[in-house]
Amino acid sequence: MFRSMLVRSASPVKQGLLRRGFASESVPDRKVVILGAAGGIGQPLSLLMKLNPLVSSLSLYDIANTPGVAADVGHINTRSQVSGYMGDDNLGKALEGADLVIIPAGVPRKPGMTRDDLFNINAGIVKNLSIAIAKYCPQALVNMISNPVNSTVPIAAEIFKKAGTYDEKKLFGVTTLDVVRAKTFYAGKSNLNVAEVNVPVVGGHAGITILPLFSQASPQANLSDDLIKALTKRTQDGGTEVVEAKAGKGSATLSMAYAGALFADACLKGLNGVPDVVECSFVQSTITELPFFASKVRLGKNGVEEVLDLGPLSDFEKEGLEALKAELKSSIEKGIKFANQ
Ligand SMILES: NC(=O)c1ccc[n+]([C@@H]2O[C@H](COP(=O)([O-])OP(=O)(O)OC[C@H]3O[C@@H](n4cnc5c(N)ncnc54)[C@H](O)[C@@H]3O)[C@@H](O)[C@H]2O)c1
Ligand SMILES: O=C(O)C[C@H](O)C(=O)O
Repeated sequence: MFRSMLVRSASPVKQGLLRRGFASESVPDRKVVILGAAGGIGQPLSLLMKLNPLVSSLSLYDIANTPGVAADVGHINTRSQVSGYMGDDNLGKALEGADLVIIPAGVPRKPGMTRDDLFNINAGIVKNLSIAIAKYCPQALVNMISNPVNSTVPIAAEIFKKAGTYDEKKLFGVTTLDVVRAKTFYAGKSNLNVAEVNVPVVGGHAGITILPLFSQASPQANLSDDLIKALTKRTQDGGTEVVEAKAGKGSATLSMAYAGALFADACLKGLNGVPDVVECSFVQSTITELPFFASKVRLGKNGVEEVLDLGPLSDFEKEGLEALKAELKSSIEKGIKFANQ
């Protein structure tokens, strides 16, 4: 009752915050930085983060075209102040004081390419951006979107280790799009309300390393083994489906921006002390023999609060888990080797 009176009398931004469980005076300032903000993902992600009332400062950085994106997004009448930065000389200013850095910088796939085919270009981009993060905002949480995520996350970890700033609780590979797809495809075949569906997706973020756990989906629908296999394959190939449909004009941008904004929001809620924020993410992990692995993660004031274990798997999922390990291990090792050259 007190909350609903507060909600009615507050400004629209504060109303949103109050509905989300924050007393107005307790909403902390949070600076979010997007590196690659003028790109296909970067632009809609900038828009969605501008709409997020947990953000007080939104810093948009790219090597080109950032002033226009920042001016455009900056006219939206929501809480955050927007600043745009362009070029290497301004990267430090963009990053200083960041609570959360989201990285969608780098080239996307074209039809016929694997995510690993992006390694040669994106590894160097991620390495340089990680060096700057270690220098200018070593305390920030980092959400890595740039592909191949299975390698770019280990690259960032090694760069942070070399700089002496690595905190495994603060580095995340964004695998939320796999979860978004698994939920959509599962709900579509189950006649369930998609808004109520949850499906954990574990492993990594490329082909067979993406392992949706439909046996743990909630609510449970009674789908045949063949349908579960088909849904698994569609989730694993979801990125390729979009790359082919875009026919040379890039990969998923809009659904990725949505997924990136969801994950960033979860990280901000965790930082702000909201309890029980759990999302799947590719993080440093001991739940398998692999040093990085995507699974459910509890988010808190310091980033990762707990890496949750896999839970019971079906026989089909157990096979998928064993099958993905070799590829994921080699992608992780490739990233580590690159960062230490
Ligand atoms: N994790 C996921 O689920 C997921 C989903 C979709 C796409 N991706 C990946 O995200 C990346 C970006 O995709 P996109 O469609 O936005 O590509 P894009 O080419 O449209 O945009 C990339 C942006 O990065 C910028 N950029 C390049 N080098 C930079 C640097 N050194 N510093 C800052 N910015 C730099 C470019 O100027 C461009 O604006 C790709 O690697 C893609 O594979 C990941
Ligand atoms: O598929 C891609 O190359 C982009 C991204 O990783 C995706 O899953 O959509």
